[in-house]
Amino acid sequence: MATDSRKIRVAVRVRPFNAREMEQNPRNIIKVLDRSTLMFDPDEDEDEFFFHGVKQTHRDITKRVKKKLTMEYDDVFDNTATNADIYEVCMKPLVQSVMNGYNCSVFVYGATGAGKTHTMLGNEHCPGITFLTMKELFRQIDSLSETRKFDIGISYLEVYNELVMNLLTKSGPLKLREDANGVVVSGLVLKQIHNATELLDLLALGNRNRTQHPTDANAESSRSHAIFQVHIRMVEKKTGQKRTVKLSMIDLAGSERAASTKGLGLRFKEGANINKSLLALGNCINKLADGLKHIPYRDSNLTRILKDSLGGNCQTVMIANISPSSLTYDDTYNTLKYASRAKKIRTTVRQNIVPSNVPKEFLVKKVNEQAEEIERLKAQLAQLEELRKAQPLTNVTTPPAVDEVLLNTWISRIDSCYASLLQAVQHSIALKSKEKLLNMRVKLKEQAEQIARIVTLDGSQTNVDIAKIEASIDRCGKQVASQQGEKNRWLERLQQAQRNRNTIRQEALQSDLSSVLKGYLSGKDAEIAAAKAALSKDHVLQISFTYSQENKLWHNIMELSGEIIQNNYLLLRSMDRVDNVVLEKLKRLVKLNHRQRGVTFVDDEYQQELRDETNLTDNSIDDIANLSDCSEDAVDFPTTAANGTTVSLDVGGGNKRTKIAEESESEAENESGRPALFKSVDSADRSVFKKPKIVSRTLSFKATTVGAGITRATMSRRTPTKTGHGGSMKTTTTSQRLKAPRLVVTDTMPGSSIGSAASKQLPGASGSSSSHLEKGEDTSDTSDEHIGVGNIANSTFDIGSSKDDDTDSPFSNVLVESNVDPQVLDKVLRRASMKNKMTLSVTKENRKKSPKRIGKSPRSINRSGSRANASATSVINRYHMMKGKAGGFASGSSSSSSSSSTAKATGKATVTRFANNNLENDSDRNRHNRLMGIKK
Ligand SMILES: Nc1ncnc2c1ncn2[C@@H]1O[C@H](COP(=O)(O)OP(=O)(O)OP(=O)(O)O)[C@@H](O)[C@H]1O
Repeated sequence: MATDSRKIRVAVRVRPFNAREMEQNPRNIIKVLDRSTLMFDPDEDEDEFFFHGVKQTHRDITKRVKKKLTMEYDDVFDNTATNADIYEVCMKPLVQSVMNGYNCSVFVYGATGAGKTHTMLGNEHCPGITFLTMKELFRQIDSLSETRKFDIGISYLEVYNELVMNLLTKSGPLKLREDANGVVVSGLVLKQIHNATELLDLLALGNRNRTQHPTDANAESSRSHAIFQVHIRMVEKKTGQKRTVKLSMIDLAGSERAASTKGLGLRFKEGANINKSLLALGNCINKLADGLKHIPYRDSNLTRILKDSLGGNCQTVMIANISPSSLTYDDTYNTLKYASRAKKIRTTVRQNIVPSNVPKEFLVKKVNEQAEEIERLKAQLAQLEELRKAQPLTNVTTPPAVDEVLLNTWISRIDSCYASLLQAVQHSIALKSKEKLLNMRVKLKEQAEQIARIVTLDGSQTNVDIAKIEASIDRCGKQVASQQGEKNRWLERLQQAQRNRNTIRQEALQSDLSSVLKGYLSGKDAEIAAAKAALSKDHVLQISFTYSQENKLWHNIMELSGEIIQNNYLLLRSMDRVDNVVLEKLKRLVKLNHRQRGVTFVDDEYQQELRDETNLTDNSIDDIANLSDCSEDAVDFPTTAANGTTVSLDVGGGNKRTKIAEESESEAENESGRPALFKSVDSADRSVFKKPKIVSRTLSFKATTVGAGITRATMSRRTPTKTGHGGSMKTTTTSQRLKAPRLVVTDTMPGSSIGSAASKQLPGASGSSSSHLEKGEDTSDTSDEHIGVGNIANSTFDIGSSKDDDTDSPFSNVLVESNVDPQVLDKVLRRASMKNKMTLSVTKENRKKSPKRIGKSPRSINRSGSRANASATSVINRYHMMKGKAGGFASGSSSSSSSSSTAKATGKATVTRFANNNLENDSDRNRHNRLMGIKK
């Protein structure tokens, strides 16, 4: 229970002069200096004193010397103060204390007519502090009614001639007794009230019952001490805690001297009793102020009733009312002296909490709960404190207020700009995609046209079919041309939209809202990028679908062709009409079908070559997936499309590449032990379609002299270059790229007949090969590689067919036909005798060395197969046999060379030469002539 030691609060109120006083022109003996200080009996304004017309500097000796007492109180109110002012300063805090459970008391003290009753009760126009206090009391009770239950009872007593009377019932006298709670008025029944109106009605009733008699000093002089008390019992609804408090408002009778009232008889007796009670009050106040233990409360009923208010458990306010008139000089002086004494009185206040009937266990539980709550709150407070320390105040920056109107304006501008950009991007990419797909179809149709020229039964339908294809190509071309204008228009709009976007971006980032707008712009850029990614994905899917359809068509063609070829081959074989030429072609076809590959150098030069070849024009088939020229701005395309295909569309023009990575296939090829033709392209500038490396080599023959005047035919291999041999080579490269984007088929089979056959199937290669031969280019070309063993070793040969006669194996034929250096060939054949499949590969380092050097140290793999050994042994024997007839060999070679030279002139070299070389004996020649319908 909280206790507090407080002094009585003492306020002095100075009333205005009344009419009666004004009539007597009294002197003002009170001068209010400030809100807490006044001067009693101040100096008057000195009138100049003249004697015989001369101003006297000496004072008027007839006048009394002024006391000029400066007195200090808690509050001093001058004659202009209203009851409301008194209430605000003195009573309002007291009401709050009552609601907190403290007993409170206010009493007004002063001489008769000093304004005590005016202060307490007031009038209609100026309600007194009792009314104002009760009003505030009920206001607070109403506000707390949800949490507390209030019971209010009032009593209104008067002490008249030392008799205690009940003003509300006009009954008495009542006796006083003391118990543990203090002084109790026996038989006093509290009037219960429920609102302020009831209270004020009862107050008015009591006032009417109060003893009043006119005196010389006051026409309505109160001749008794009135004690108005409000008893309040408060019960906390939640906890059941009870408090009982008492607010006492005491209007004392006038403390005037009997002389001033000029009372006689009954009035004199009243005055004597009043003085007696007030004298007792004065004594109590003096002793309380001196801190004495014994206080003579029992000297009067007034002091008994005021015991609590003066020295007990109560917050007390004393309002001393005084008149400023010099007519009441002594009464005012006494009042001020009493007030000064009362100022020293200390009271001890405590909350009047009534012990409740709540079980002890409940209270213990409540205490424990509150203790836990306190611990929890302490922990939270500690955490918050740590956080505050960890985060310096400098980092706690309050975000600046954003001008919403300005922000909305910016956002609408940006939205509009990006909407235009998005529209332009969508149209541009769509048109570009359409153009690319049309170009792709044109290329495929051109390829189909070329195939149609080759594959025909008797040529009768060729022209009709080709005409249809050409018409279709023309239609595609017209579509491309027709949309060109629209595409350019949208590209211009796209560029304009990009410029607008860049402008607004710069302005936004320089504005006051740059920090907010930066994020918004990034979001808009992401939207554009997402739209582009979606369009690119659609484009790639269409390409993929078209290729898929084309692939199916080729599959059907090959399936049907294979069936026809096999049937025809079996038919010819049954008729014993399969000659070597046909057999070679069939074997070549089978090998091609088996995806057999030649040697490919995987080095920087190769990569450069790859890049050169893929440096294509905008409409090439390889550039078909590249839409980057629709995204020249800074918005990048995503690197991964939704279908898992990696798409890299770089920014900035038509020479950027699209990459479709097919890692799994490349890895599978590498694992098979074959050369890694396509290493994974990891750099941006290699982001191209993976394309076959086609090493198209042409063969040429010339007669050379090998020591001792022996002339023999030598074969040189030439790797065509794109730039050195006219437009035909470019055509070849582009066309071959179309054929098998994933397959690497190296035309490395030595032998012009095979090259010729291949050239018929590969129009581009045919062009380059035939033109080379027909032009009869000199094999001394510096770019050529001489065919020695090293060059032959650059190929992989598969000696496979079990049906082949040993002497007819292509391997042996090639070696014999090549007429290589006998010593070198001897070594090679020795090694070959142990091999079924011999693969001679050339590393990057060896490639730079001379062919002879390479030939001396071939690397071999796959050594097994007795049948192949027999085949190789047969070849060696045949070689030695031929070597033994050197003259004939040389003659044959010369003949070949001669024939070749003749063929160059006539353009029929290829077939003739191979016919001569392969038909070494009469039986072969006869069989060949029979099959070919040649008659001797
Ligand atoms: N501050 C004031 N302003 C205006 N009039 C006042 C003021 N104080 C007192 N009066 C007037 O002075 C007269 C006497 O006042 P009041 O009755 O309050 O004196 P009192 O101290 O109660 O006297 P008593 O002890 O005889 O009852 C009343 O007519 C009252 O209206």
